[in-house]
Parts: sequence; structure tokens; C-alpha cells
Amino acid sequence: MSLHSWKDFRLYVITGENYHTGRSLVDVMEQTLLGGADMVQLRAKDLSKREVLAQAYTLRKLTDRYNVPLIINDYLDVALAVQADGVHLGQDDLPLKEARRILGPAAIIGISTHHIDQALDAERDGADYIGVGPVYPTGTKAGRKAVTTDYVREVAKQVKIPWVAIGGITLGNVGEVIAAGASRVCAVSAIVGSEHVAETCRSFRTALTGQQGAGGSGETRTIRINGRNEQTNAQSVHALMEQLGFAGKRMVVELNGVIIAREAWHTALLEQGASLELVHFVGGG
Ligand SMILES: Cc1ncc(COP(=O)(O)OP(=O)(O)O)c(N)n1
Ligand SMILES: Cc1ncsc1CCOP(=O)(O)O
Ligand SMILES: [Mg+2]
Repeated sequence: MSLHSWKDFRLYVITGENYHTGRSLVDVMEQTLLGGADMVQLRAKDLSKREVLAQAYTLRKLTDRYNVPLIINDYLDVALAVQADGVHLGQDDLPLKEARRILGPAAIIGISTHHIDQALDAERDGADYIGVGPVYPTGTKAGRKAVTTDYVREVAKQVKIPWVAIGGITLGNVGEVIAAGASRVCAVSAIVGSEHVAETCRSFRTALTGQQGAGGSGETRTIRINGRNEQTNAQSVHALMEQLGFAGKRMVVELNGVIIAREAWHTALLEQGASLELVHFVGGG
């Protein structure tokens, strides 16, 4: 028995095999689950129905092991065949009422929305959650205009059912999306395309569930940076790099003698007395 409702999900990860670079679907998606993804969607726009079905069976087994809901994009028949938890529908896919009639009251049905009118319609028509995006332009949904964080703010004010921000969301901009009111985010490329998938998921979760999105705790601690004592209120390596203006720079960061991959900066916490070595590479070649 699960103690949680699926509605408590925070980090929704969608498959995107074009980003897997030699890694298998199941390996990559297991890494997302280990990193704390708590909702998974199978989205395969270029595969035959049989291939999608095979992947859906594989992901059903995997997500069952982690007790995480599996949602199938577009295909109700595949969702029914593998006993997925639900489907995700776009504005041009099967209408919500038809999908509900076919799948029944227990299925989780999510709908993409790009405007507040669509969001309120979906809510009225019985959607279980809505997708809100693309917040930023994204190659995963090329050609679709970004709705911007203005729409996120609008949804945060008006929508009562669960909703998830999606589209071009990365560790670099998730703070802005959270600041606009999002408590759940969904991503493809920033997660399944990252080198350290589980670490990336952990960093997303920290951003979503941490006390302060920007990482400043207000409590000042003394840490050592390149041999000098410094005062900081940054909670994580990421927050410190932001404060120092190093976030986008080519850096090697060593914390207490261990090199920290950029994707782990969010989860690497700076405790009193921590010792950091920062090396900044200047120029190219
Ligand atoms: C959570 C979530 N939000 C939006 C979408 C996009 O669905 P749709 O608009 O139908 O586009 P495709 O994904 O089918 O290309 C989604 N899949 N999941
Ligand atoms: C499927 C979808 N729907 C709206 S944006 C999007 C793509 C999200 O992918 P990414 O996280 O790589 O931008
Ligand atoms: Mg669709």
C-alpha cells in the first residue's frame, strides 16, 4: 500500500530516447527513479505501435518496482494493454470525455494546456492534472511557442487541480519556474539527456522541495575557499557558484577533497568548516 497519493508528485520525467546517447531506455529511466522521479511518462513519437507497446510493458515492470505511476502519451490502447496508471492527452488528441469513458474513473488523465481558458476547461471537464507549457522554447517540442512564466503565474492563481510546468526546464531555470508558482515540474532533455541522470533528478528535487529555491539560508557559515576563510549563506555549491558569478563558467569544484560534477552542485551542501578548491578555466584551446 502506498502512503502517498499520486497527486503529491513533484518530479515528472518523460522518456526521450533521442537524448539517451547509447544508454538503454530502461537504464536511463531506472536512474530517474533512483534520483527521485515520482511520475513517469512514456512518450515515443517516432516508434510503431508495437514498439511503443513493448517499451510500455518494460516501463510498467520498472515503475511497479518503484511504486511510481506510469502514464502513456497519446495511446489509450497501449495504456489499457499494459495497465498503465493513465494517459496524457494533447489539445488535438482524443477528447477528455471520450478518454474518461474508455479508461474509467480510476485512470489518471492529464491534458496539455497553453492558455488559461484551456486550463479551466480541462479542470471543468474532469482532467486529473494539466501540463502547463512549453514554458520555454524547446527542441523536444520544436516549433511550439513558449507560454512563458506569465502563464505559469496565471495557472498558479486560478487552477485547483494538480498541474505541472513543462518545456525547456533545466536546473538553470527551474528556480524561476518555482518562483512563478510551480511546485511540480516535468522535463525530458535536461534529465534523460544529462550525463548523471540520478544526480540531475536529485538536484531537481532539491530545487523543488528545498527550503529556499535560490539556496541562501540566511544563516552565515565560515567555509574555506582556496585556502582562505570566507563567510557565506549559500547552502549548496550551486548557490555559492551563482553568488560568485561562476555558475555558467568552466569550473572544477572540489569539496572536502572530492570533485563535484556540475550536475551535483545543487545537492552538494556547504556545512560550517567545509573546504572548497575552485579552479576556473579561462579562454579556449
Ligand atoms: C506532462 C505533459 N505535458 C505536455 C505534454 C505534451 O502533450 P501533447 O501536447 O499531446 O504533445 P505530444 O507530447 O503528444 O507531442 C506531455 N506529453 N506531457
Ligand atoms: C512534450 C512537451 N510538451 C510541451 S513541452 C514538451 C517537451 C518537454 O521536453 P524538454 O524538457 O526537453 O523541453
Ligand atoms: Mg499528444
